[in-house]
Amino acid sequence: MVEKRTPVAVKEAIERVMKRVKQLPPETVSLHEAYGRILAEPVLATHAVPPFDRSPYDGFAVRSKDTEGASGESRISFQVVDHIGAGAVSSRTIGAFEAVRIMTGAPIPAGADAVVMLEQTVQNGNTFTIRKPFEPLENVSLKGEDAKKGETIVEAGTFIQPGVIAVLATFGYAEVRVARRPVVGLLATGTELVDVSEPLAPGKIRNSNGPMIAAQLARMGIACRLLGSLPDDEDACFELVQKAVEECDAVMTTGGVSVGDFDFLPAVYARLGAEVLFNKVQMRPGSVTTVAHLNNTFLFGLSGNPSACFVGFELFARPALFSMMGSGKPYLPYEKALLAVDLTKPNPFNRFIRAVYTSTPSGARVAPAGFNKSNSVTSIARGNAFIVLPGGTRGFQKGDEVDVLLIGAEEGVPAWVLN
Ligand SMILES: Nc1nc2c(c(=O)[nH]1)N[C@H]1C(S)=C(S)[C@@H](COP(=O)(O)OP(=O)(O)OC[C@H]3O[C@@H](n4cnc5c(N)ncnc54)[C@H](O)[C@@H]3O)O[C@H]1N2
Ligand code: MOO
Ligand SMILES: [Mg+2]
Repeated sequence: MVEKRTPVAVKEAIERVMKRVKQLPPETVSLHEAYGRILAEPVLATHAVPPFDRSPYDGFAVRSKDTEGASGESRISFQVVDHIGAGAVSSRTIGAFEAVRIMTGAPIPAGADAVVMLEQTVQNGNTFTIRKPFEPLENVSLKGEDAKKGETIVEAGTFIQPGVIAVLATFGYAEVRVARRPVVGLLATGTELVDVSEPLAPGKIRNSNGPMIAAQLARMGIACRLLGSLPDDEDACFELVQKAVEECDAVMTTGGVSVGDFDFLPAVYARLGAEVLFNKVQMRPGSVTTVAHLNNTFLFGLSGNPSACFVGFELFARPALFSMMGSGKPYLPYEKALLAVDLTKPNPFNRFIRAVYTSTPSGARVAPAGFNKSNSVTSIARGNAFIVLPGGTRGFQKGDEVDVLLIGAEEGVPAWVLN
């Protein structure tokens, strides 16, 4: 008798996974190692930015009141009393019709409250003239206009992108508290598998899922422990997975999760005493994706079929791992786009079609990325998104608006909705 499995809704399956997530404790890394990590603490402004009133231009610092009435017919002349570049501070206090020659980024000298750009002057030796009046604070970059001291600049749980690195550096965070990265073990199962450097033989294929998952993890900033590849042998799989569960926060396997004679992962989960969160999901591809949980370790049983494996990772493993790292935005970014082709097939389950999403001046378009069966490897290579067609629908036409999940972006909103 073939085991009967109860397919759960995609949303329900994701919720079952996310409910088990425990955030990993934070650790400290140096700023130059912080790119790609997730902030465990908010970035607070330790001082105002800019830290002092400064010149946004190369020019002359003046008193605005001295410029009143200036015009082309009645130019006003100033005497240059000092000269500073960024990094220097003038010791002068500007008096009537005096000016300090000042470069971009230098602090506004005492007494001055406006900056005349070099281009707005006619220079003559140590003097220059202007032909227009300046308002108080005209061309002055004010202390604190970018950030006030004590302000929260970036929330905890944010992916550290280059801009976050810039604010960390600005505020003197030589070290940063970030979430620990999960330790992830990766095992490919299948008697048919040979390694990338090995020749093919009858009945054999190269293990593409292993390197693919390693790259999906790398894209999240997670290095994995390569547990290698095993033939479809229950005892060998059991022993390796049992050991990996003790050492890892998540163990990812590919293959052997369906109902076939050599699909041993279900038996492995049973022998481990792991809690199986689900073993069938209302989606295509990836319906056989199985997630189990044992002693705070996730067991992601991804399908052997490459597209199913890829989708299972992006939908279930990715948000769980990001959430373990404290990410506030663990899901794939959601968009809407117009279909560029007809998709007439019925969709008994939610369908996640590997797709090419393009943003055009007249709106976003999306089209399947090629051969779209669950065993396709080429459509994963050509795609940058999933078209999501809800279960129980059929007959989508060119021009219809459809849901799209973007793949490969750093952060997604938590609000994308599936039935
Ligand atoms: N009677 C049924 N048969 C199948 C069902 C079902 O419900 N009833 N489900 C089908 C679906 S849907 C999928 S998806 C696959 C899932 O298979 P498994 O996850 O058990 O994976 P395997 O049987 O080990 O392999 C499937 C397929 O993928 C190839 N494969 C495996 N590992 C890799 C790898 N590392 N790199 C590249 N390709 C890999 C393998 O050679 C097989 O062709 O089951 C259906 N069957
Ligand atoms: O799990 Mo399979 O990929 O539904 O086709
Ligand atoms: Mg199988």
